[in-house]
Amino acid sequence: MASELRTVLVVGTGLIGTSVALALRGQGVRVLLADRDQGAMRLARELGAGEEWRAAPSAGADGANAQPAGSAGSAGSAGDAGPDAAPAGGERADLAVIAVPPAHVATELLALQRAGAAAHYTDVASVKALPIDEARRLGCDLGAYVASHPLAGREKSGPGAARADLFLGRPWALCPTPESSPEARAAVLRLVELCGANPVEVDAGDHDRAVAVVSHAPHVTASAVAARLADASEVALGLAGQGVRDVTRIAGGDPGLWLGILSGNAAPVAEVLEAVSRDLAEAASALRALAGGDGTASTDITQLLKRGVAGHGRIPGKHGGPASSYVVVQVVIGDRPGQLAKLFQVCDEVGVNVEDVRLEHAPGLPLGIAEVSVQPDAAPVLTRALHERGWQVP
Ligand SMILES: NC(=O)C1=CN([C@@H]2O[C@H](COP(=O)(O)OP(=O)(O)OC[C@H]3O[C@@H](n4cnc5c(N)ncnc54)[C@H](O)[C@@H]3O)[C@@H](O)[C@H]2O)C=CC1
Ligand SMILES: O=C(O)C(=O)Cc1ccc(O)cc1
Repeated sequence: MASELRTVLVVGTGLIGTSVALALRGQGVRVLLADRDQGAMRLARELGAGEEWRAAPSAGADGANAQPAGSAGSAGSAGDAGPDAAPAGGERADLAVIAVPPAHVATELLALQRAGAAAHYTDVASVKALPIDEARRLGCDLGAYVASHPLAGREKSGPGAARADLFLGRPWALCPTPESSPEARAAVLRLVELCGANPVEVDAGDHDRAVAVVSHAPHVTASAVAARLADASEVALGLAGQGVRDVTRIAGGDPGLWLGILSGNAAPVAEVLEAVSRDLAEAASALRALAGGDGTASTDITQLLKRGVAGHGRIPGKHGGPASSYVVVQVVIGDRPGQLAKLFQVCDEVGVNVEDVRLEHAPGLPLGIAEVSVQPDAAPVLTRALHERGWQVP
C-alpha cells in the first residue's frame, strides 16, 4: 500500500530525530520540529532539518510538551479526537516521529494523539516492549501507531551530531501490534524507505532480546573495557592503537540515555552479560593457570578466541548482505591537510569504490596509515595506481 508522506512532525530533535528530519528534507518532505528544549529545536532548524511546529494553542507553546486535549486522567482513549480530526489551530502531519528517550515515548504519544498532531505515529526508541506496553496502558490509539527502531546511531547526542545519511543501508525494525492499521504500517514503511534504510518486521519481545545481544550488552561491555582506561597510565594511553578505539567507541554514549535504554531491557541484557561474564571469568582463570606454568590451559583461551572469530564473521556486511570479504589496502599518509582527499581522488581516477576507510594514527608521529577497504578485484588495481603515483603502499 503506497503512502505519501508530505508533512512529517519530528518530536525530539536530538541525534536521531534531526537525522530523520535531514534525511526527509533531502527527499523533499516538509518537516515540522518540536523539542522540549527550545535550543535543540532551534539548532535543528538552523541545520536545515525543518521548521518549528506551531502546535495548537491547547497543545501548549512547545509541541513536545503538548498538553493532552482532554484531562490527563480522562477515561476516553487518545483516539477520541477522531481519526481525521485536525488540531484546533495547529497543523496536522501525515506522520509523527517520536525521537525522545524510551521512558518518555508513550506519554508523548498520548499527548500528541490528544492534540490530533498527526494521522499516524511511530517512535525510534532502542527498546520496543516498554513503549508499546505503556501506550496500551495509557489508552493511546494503537491503530495509528507502529513502534520502530533504526539500528543506526552514534556515540554522540544532540542535533549537532545528526547526519542525513545515518540510516542508509541500515536495518530499521518495525514492531506493529495486532491493533496497528495497514495505513499506519504503510506510513512507517514509507518513512524507512525515505531514510534509505531496510525495514525488518519483528515482534517487540523478539526485538528486545535480539538488541540485547547486538547492541545493549556490547555497550555495557565496551563501558567495562573503557572504564579500565580511566586510571590507566600515560604510557598505556600513549600506546593506544585502533583496536582499543574500536572496542570502546560506543562507550562514549550519553550515560543518561543509556541508563534509560538498559533499564527498559534489563532482563534480556542481564542474561547476555551473565554469559559474557562466564567467558571472561574462564579466560582469566585459564590465563592464571598459564601464568602458573600449566600449558594445557591455552586450549581454553584458543577456544574462546576461535568462537570470537566465528561470531564476528557472522555479522552481515554494510548493506545487510552476507559478511563482507573486502580487502584492506594500507596506504602511508603524511599528517598534512588534504592527504585523504588526494587518496580518494586516486580511487576515483581508477574507478575503485571505497567500501570503508579507517585511519590508524599514533600520537606524535608525522605519518599515519589509511586502511582502505575495497572489493577483492579492485585491490591490485588500486595498489598499482598508488605505486605509480608515488604513494607508499607497504
Ligand atoms: N543514540 C543512538 O545511537 C540511538 C538512539 N535511538 C533512540 O532514539 C531516541 C533519541 O535518542 P538520541 O537522539 O540519541 O538522543 P538525544 O539526547 O540526542 O536527543 C533526544 C532529544 O529528545 C528531547 N526530549 C527528551 N524528552 C523529551 C520529551 N518528553 N519531549 C520532547 N523532547 C524530549 C531532548 O531535549 C533531546 O533533544 C531514544 O529513544 C534512543 O533510544 C535509536 C537508535 C540509535
Ligand atoms: O554507535 C553505533 O555504532 C551504534 O550502533 C549506536 C546505536 C545505539 C543505540 C541504538 O538503539 C542503535 C544504535
